Amino acid sequence: AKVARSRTDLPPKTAAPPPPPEAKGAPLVGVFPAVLSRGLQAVIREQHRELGSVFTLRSLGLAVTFLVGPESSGHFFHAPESEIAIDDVYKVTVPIFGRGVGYDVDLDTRNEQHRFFAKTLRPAKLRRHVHPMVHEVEDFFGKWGNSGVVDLKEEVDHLLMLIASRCLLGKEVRENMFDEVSSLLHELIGGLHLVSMFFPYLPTPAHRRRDRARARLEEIFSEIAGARRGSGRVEDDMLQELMDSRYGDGRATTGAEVTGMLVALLFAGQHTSSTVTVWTALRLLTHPTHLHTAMAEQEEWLVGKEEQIDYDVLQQMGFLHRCIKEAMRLHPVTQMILRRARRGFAVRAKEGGEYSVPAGRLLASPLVVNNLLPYVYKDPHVFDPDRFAAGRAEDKGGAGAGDLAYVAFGAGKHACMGEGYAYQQIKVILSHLLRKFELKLESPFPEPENMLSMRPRGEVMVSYRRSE
Ligand code: HEM
Repeated sequence: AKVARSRTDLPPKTAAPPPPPEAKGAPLVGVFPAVLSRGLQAVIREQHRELGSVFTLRSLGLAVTFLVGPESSGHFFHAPESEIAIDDVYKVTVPIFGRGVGYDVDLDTRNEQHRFFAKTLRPAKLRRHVHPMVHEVEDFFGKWGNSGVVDLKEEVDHLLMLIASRCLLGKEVRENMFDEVSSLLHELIGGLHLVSMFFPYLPTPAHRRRDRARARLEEIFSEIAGARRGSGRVEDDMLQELMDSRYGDGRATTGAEVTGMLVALLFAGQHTSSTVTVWTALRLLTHPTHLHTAMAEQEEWLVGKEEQIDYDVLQQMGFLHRCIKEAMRLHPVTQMILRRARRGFAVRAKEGGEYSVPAGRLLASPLVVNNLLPYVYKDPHVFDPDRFAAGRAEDKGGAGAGDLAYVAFGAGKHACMGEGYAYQQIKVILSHLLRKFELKLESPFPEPENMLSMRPRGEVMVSYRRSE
């Protein structure tokens, strides 16, 4: 006979950990008024201080769980795609990159396309870009006068576009259609507004311009690829690499895919590199001691032997490297990295508590807080490039931090693939400026642009004089 089991007969159920603590906010709007009045960064910092390293902010019906610091970020950065999804938060790029690439394709195809990126951005390939980069930089600054005042932000944007058109897009673009392609890319990326995040296909004028620009770019790159194939001409640029890439089943990349991948690389690499170059210059120009150390390093490696500049010499510029890395710590290119939890998971906070995060929850790793944690970085607000030098190595974050103490380039599965390329082009530019010019910051030290963009706000006016 069946005996009904009383509740106490059942095996003890381990209670699920509670949800993460939540910031207090007004009904419905949540922390929105606080974000409007004090700014998102300030609100995240306050809540981190109050609630610890794992907490949830709600605003206008949206809940975001923040995971601060290396201790709470392991699952966020290292879990497989089946647990933590990236495609959801980057879907907004589909109309920009186009169909058939990136977040429009299934995971296997995307992984194959990432393999093409990895191949084209590996050190053996980067070496070949040093001379074209140096050539563009010398040519560009050669056109400056003996002295003058410039908006460094605008100058660096333009120079990086020249470098990209030579190293990525190919000499056909660099030599014959630089202006057209630059303005098409401007329209394409300029088509990304707040409204695009929610309604990417709404027929607004900006979205229409974006779609026309995307179609014209595909025409241009398909034509160039066709002409190269037709004549058997092979060039040393990323366009060629992507044209010659093959999927696992032997299929060649199409013109649409090559265009999409080039746009994706520009999208990932242009504004980011420009932002970091300008912040590094700003920090050096406001820290004379570090500026002198950086200039002395250039003297050691290059003054009077400029023709020797190559990949290995750039690698040796340790102090300049640390200055760029430190500028990125203080001025990350994005406030936060986002993901979506595909499945619920438990996370332990640095303070010790354990919390359950539900499936479907939007997750954020706030670089603006991670990069300033006082138990990882000594005097975190100070620009101190040598915090990364051997002996101190604060970016290693001590035992257990793994690769998660310094996440300016992301970490884990989706860590930046262009880190080497970015350092290379930024170093080529700054190395030239340090050797050839005396610079002075004329405008006030800027704030970041706004909640979405961490670029320096407004003009960055710098006066220059050619060095003796
Ligand atoms: C200083 C400049 C740069 C910074 C600070 C930077 C930063 C980042 C960050 C934080 C991510 C991770 C995004 C995430 O996890 O959601 C990322 C991903 C990526 N970056 Fe960069 N990036 C820079 C330059 C570049 C350049 C020059 C390229 C290529 C030419 C590039 C290509 C990529 C790609 C392809 C990914 C996606 C990796 C993936 O999803 O698996 N980046 N970058």
